[in-house]
Amino acid sequence: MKEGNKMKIENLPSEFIDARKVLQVIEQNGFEAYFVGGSVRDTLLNLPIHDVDMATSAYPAEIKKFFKRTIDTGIEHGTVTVMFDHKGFEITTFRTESGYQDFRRPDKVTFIRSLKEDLKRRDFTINAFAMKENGEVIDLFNGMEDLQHHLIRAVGDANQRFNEDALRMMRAVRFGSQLNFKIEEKTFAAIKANCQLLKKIAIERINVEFIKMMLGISPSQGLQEILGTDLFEYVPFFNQYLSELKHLANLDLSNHLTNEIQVWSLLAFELNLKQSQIRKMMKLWKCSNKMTENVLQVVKGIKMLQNKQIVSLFIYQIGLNNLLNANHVMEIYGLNQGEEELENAFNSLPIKQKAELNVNGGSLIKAGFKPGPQLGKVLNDLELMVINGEVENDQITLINKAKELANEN
Ligand SMILES: Nc1ccn([C@@H]2O[C@H](COP(=O)(O)OP(=O)(O)OP(=O)(O)O)[C@@H](O)[C@H]2O)c(=O)n1
Ligand SMILES: [Mg+2]
Repeated sequence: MKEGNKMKIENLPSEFIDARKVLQVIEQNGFEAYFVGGSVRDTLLNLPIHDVDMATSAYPAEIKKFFKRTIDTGIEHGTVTVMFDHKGFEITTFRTESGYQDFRRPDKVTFIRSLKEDLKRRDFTINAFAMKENGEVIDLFNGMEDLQHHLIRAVGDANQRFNEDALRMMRAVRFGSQLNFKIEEKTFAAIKANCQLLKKIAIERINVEFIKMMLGISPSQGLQEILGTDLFEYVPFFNQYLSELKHLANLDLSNHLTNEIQVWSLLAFELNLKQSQIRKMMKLWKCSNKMTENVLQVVKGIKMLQNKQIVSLFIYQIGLNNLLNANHVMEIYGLNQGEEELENAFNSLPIKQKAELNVNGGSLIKAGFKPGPQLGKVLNDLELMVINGEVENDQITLINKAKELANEN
């Protein structure tokens, strides 16, 4: 194996500047310390950095001696938070993992002194770089070549990597979409061979990867890989919808979706789901109730846009945000309206929420109404009439109308 293609990054992004002092302190104490993981990958790709992970040959007990204040964040896995210049930095001791009887966590973590052994158990070559505090990049698994060829390749034996942590199969697809990289052939074959291991993984974690994939640059490619590797059989709900998913995977979705609500709404639309099925899908995927309610509104908006008609009551119920979400999804099909047009339609609604109605239970009771279910019905009718422009939102007019309505019943 080629040992270390030398490469140095001259101007480290600002996210590294404070953290490098922590690495320097550890080095001054005679140990190795590096930036690792996604931050190095993203720096090499000139992409924005989220979190800066660091790894060291020093054991947690040693790290705790080098700094005045530390927090035992995940000490059993070797992670300590170092407080430095009033900021916290997570640093993890080099380790190997063994066991993995449950296909998601190691049974045993062993602290080690060797960087190479630590990098060896990582998921993909582009995630297995290390970078010194001076910007020197260490590439023991030809990650640079894969970066240049736009490939997601498992480190070492792909089967082994996916048996250690089955979520990595979804991560491969996710990184593929986020970076617009292809999954390398053997790695792809190993996903196909091991896809059933995904059953062992908590849905919440699969959900996170799936959404990141759909919000990436190439979700169509990601969907094709989920289908092509058979992973779709082991994610919730999807296995009954093969032809619909194929259709979805053939749409041009490049860099289009901008939030999770849009992702589920597009799926609901493409899978042609009824309300109850949308609820079922989202429950199986462990989405929050709030997310589900939003998606139900967006789907209503989608139907409205499909009919090329703006209905006051609908846009009132859907709300501006979800109306715009619906419009964004319909852009995929060229069935969207101008955003400004929709904003104007919403802004010219007589009221935008129930609280803006110039009567409520209290004011009607003051005007002589009895509390009870009939009062609620009268209020709903008034709300509807105001939205439809049939009655003005003025207290006296509304009370008179309320009396009329009560007499009719
Ligand atoms: N199942 C996993 C999760 C993580 N890692 C390793 O831990 C690093 C950090 O993990 P994480 O923060 O989840 O991923 P990033 O690569 O940093 O990507 P992101 O930009 O999404 O944070 C990865 O780069 C990889 O080296 C791994 O080998 N296997
Ligand atoms: Mg990360």
